[in-house]
Amino acid sequence: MPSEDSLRQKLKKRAKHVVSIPRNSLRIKKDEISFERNGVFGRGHETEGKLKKRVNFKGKHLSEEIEERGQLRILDSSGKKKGVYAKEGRHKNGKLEKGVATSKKRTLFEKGEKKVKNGPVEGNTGHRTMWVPGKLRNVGSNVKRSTHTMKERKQNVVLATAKPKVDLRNGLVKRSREKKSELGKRKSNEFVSPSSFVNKKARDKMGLDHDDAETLDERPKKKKNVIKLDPHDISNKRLDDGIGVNGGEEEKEKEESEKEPKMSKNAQFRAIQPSPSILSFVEKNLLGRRRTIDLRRAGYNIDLSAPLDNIPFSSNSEREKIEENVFRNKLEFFAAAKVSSSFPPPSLPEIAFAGRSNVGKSSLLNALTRQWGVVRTSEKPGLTQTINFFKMGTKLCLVDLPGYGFAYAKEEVKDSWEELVKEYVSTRAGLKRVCLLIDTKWGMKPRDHELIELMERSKTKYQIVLTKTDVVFPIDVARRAMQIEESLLQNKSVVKPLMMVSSKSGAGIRSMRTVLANITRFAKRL
Ligand SMILES: Nc1nc2c(ncn2[C@@H]2O[C@H](COP(=O)(O)OP(=O)(O)OP(=O)(O)O)[C@@H](O)[C@H]2O)c(=O)[nH]1
Ligand SMILES: [Mg+2]
Repeated sequence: MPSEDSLRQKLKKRAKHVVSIPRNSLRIKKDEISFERNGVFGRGHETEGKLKKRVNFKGKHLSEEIEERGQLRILDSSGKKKGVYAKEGRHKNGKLEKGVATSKKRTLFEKGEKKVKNGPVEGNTGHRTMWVPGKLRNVGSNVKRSTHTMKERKQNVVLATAKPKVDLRNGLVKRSREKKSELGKRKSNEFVSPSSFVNKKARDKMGLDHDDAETLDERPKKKKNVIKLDPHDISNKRLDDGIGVNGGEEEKEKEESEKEPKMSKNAQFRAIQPSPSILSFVEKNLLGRRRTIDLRRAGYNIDLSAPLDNIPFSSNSEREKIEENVFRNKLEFFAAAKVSSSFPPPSLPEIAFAGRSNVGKSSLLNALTRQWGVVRTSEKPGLTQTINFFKMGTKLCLVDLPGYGFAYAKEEVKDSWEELVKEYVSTRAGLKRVCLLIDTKWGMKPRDHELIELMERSKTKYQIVLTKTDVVFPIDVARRAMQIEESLLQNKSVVKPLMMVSSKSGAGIRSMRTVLANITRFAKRL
């Protein structure tokens, strides 16, 4: 059987050349480490590397292709290859070590440390890693990442001209030192960078850390030049500022007068405060608008047609006194004059009643004498067109003057009346008193002032009488009296006190009678 033996030997020799290890893949151990074509090296999740192992038909390593993080490295079967794998714990002497697993983090740390020793960092570490002196920090949160990004932006802005040094071991430390020194230089050189416009709020919004904020706040704040002026010091004022000795006060008065709006006449009248004496007189004589019942309770006879004996509050002695002295005499009309030449000769003391048309002159004569029908009255202004003379016995002459101002008459006629009145009050001998009647509601008018001026010049005694007091409120009667008295304070021919009457209600009539009787009593007979 030599032929059989020789054949078996030949077959054995050939079998030695048959591949004992699969050519395309080698599985070392299930679940531990596997080599696959384009497969994952190690435990799939622990590494990203890809290994291709090439062996010859005898099972020896020809080369290893390791694809790590997108880089392909070809490692031969030399000692270098062994060293690398030994450090990674995957190969010892070119063989894979059973049960040894490595983590990606550790791998990266070791790689990073090695690369720091040898030079600048290579590869794409991305934003997930940043270098801190002496160690590697894994920065995972987006907030810190953005902070780091803003820091870098800030540095780029501030140190726009500075070239960062490449020493990564203390790289960032040097950068921050350089930044501070650059800021100091900027203070001295007054270098203005765009960062000077970043305020604190903006910095907070951007998320700058405290150190950076402090660094920026270290810049000196500009002092505002505030000049404090003494308001009482006028040394720095110019002359044409209008400041004199009393300049300030005058200006103040002007400003105050300009500020205060001009009050209307009505408002000015409402602002008048009557004196207590006037107010008490108004109340005592029931002047002003009153209820009829109040007047009757007070004893007033509102029917002006009543006889003189019916004067309220008059005792028999008083009535006799009045009748004896003046008003008990019969009232008689004895003369009318349109011109001065028609005036009757002055034989008796005269009391004249002057005033605007329709003010109530004729009505007042009737109220005083209670002799109705002797003096004519009318609602129509301008009824009395001549100077009418009335006798009260042999003691007194009452004169009814034509009114001035508005009247239903021609202008020439009215002018002639006015001139006649002016001539009478200024030249009439025996004229003891002019009763100037003023409507309480309307007050004094320019024609009234004209007549007053005339009487002042001629030194004719006149007394103001407010009429129709029953149409206004008592307070307004008092205000009008106060207003007129104040306006005539400087006048010398005016006789006080001012009288207030109502021919309709009889208020104030008795007081006026007393005044007129006294005039008659003390008047010298001509
Ligand atoms: N409410 C009221 N009306 C009066 C008062 N006195 C007069 N009157 C009225 O006023 C109007 C005019 O009265 P007169 O006495 O004619 O007036 P006058 O001043 O003589 O007028 P002339 O003769 O035109 O100048 C009349 O209608 C009177 O009734 C009064 O005290 N109260
Ligand atoms: Mg009249």
